[in-house]
Amino acid sequence: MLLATWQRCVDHLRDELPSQQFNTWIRPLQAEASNNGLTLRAPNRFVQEWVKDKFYTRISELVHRHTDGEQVGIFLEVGSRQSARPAVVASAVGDRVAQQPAGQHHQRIFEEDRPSAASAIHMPMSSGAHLSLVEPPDSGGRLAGDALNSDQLADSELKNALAGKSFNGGNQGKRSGRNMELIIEGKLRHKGSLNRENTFDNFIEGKSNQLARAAALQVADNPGGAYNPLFIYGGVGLGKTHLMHAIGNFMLARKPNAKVVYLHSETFVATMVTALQLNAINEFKRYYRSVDALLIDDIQFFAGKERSQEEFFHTFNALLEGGQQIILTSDRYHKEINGLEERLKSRFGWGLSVAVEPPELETRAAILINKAAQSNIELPGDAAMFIAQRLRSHVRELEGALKKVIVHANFVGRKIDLDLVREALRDLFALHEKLVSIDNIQRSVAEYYKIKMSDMLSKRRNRSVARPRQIAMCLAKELTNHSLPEIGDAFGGRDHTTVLHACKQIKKLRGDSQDLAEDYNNLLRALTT
Ligand SMILES: Nc1ncnc2c1ncn2[C@@H]1O[C@H](COP(=O)(O)OP(=O)(O)OP(=O)(O)O)[C@@H](O)[C@H]1O
Repeated sequence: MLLATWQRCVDHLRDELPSQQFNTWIRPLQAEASNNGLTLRAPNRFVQEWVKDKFYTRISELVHRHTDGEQVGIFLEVGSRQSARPAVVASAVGDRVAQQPAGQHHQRIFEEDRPSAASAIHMPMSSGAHLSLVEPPDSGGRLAGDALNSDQLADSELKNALAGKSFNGGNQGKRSGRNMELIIEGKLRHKGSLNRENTFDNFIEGKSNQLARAAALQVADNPGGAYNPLFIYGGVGLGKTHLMHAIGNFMLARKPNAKVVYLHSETFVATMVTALQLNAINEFKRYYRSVDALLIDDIQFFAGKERSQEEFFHTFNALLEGGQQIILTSDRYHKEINGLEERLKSRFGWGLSVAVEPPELETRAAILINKAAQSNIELPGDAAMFIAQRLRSHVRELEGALKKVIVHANFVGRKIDLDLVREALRDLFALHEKLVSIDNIQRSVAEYYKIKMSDMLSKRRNRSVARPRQIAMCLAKELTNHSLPEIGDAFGGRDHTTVLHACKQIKKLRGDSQDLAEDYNNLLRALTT
């Protein structure tokens, strides 16, 4: 019953909050109902405190509303459901919180999940119950690092490695860059070091990345502390790798001798395969376990690579136990990485998980101006806006466009202004017109009507979101080659008849309402010019 109530609160919060905030703070909360009330478990103290400060009042209001005013205690703890033990007993107002030593669970630490709570504070709440804040004890646990044999390696992993295929793929090339170093220790060559150009100073902050940046700064300031691992996730080209390097650079600026190792997950796999071939797996283990911070990019590439996951699992445990910082990026939330072992998924959530979202218009323009300034080029505001309005999906695309503009300006020997930008990017924008995507349409419509992108996919039916959603469906039908079922799918798995109905409805309304017709035409123009 209480769990159903919590689910309703979650639905409310999903609608109310920007998706990034929802994903970072509300989504990781695990609910548990008991006679005492509702216990919400946060993955770490950072999330717990943030939820307490920013969302607690709203959560209690919603719980209150959905239980028809019944007095329900809401407890906010650190931990996860699997590991939850009755470590905290909270009763009536003003009671102290009883604690149970966590030591008895240590044996399970690396088999199951985090140990249970060891220290707690609590505070009275308006509803008459009280809020408990529980901190996990220092982790302890056993380290199991069995060596692997090359014949244990999954066939495809080995074949790919030997063929040098996926390991030298696009992503890795992109990251190798001019700052890559080759460290040779014993038989192994360890590729990968920090890109010194990616710092906090040149990372432009906006609503879309504010939380991720704040979390990254916290970790940089206190590596190996409470937020270990730091898991940064989000779509392509949104600055995850940049933030990861920024943390490493910050650590090195403070402590130049720190051993900060950055690598793409595929490089980890490739090096491990080489180590197995050269009979140097112990050297491999020693190297990765000796770091102060291990930064692994695009961890989703571990999916389906069982032996690599096994090895990483042991490295992960060893680092965490040694208080060394782990930073991971992924294109999706850890629980959503298919083909990743459950024990890794759960560990990735032990620290802090933060999302980066596509930057909003002003941030996109600011990034362009800043990137131009880094090359000592002045990009006028209207020219930056012009590009930012048309390229909405990710920052790498903006960088590409800026490079084209700079090359064109050098070629024709003119100063960069709006006309020059138009000229330089004519082909790119023409291509975009042809390639207008459903995602782009959804974003534009959401931006236009000032609703959340998540509303495009949500089940909410209020007119304020349902109408823009119908307009977006109709535009998708008009501007793309996608079929009705594909469009329905892209709008939160709706049926093709819903799309058809939306198109008919909007067609009729465009005839009936001048305002709506104007909105529709504005959007059409913005998406196609
Ligand atoms: N907020 C920002 N401020 C300045 N530069 C940014 C910002 N976000 C991204 N960039 C730049 O955009 C480019 C792509 O970013 P990055 O490589 O970090 O993306 P990513 O999220 O790791 O993508 P992928 O998933 O493809 O690995 C980099 O050059 C980075 O410096």
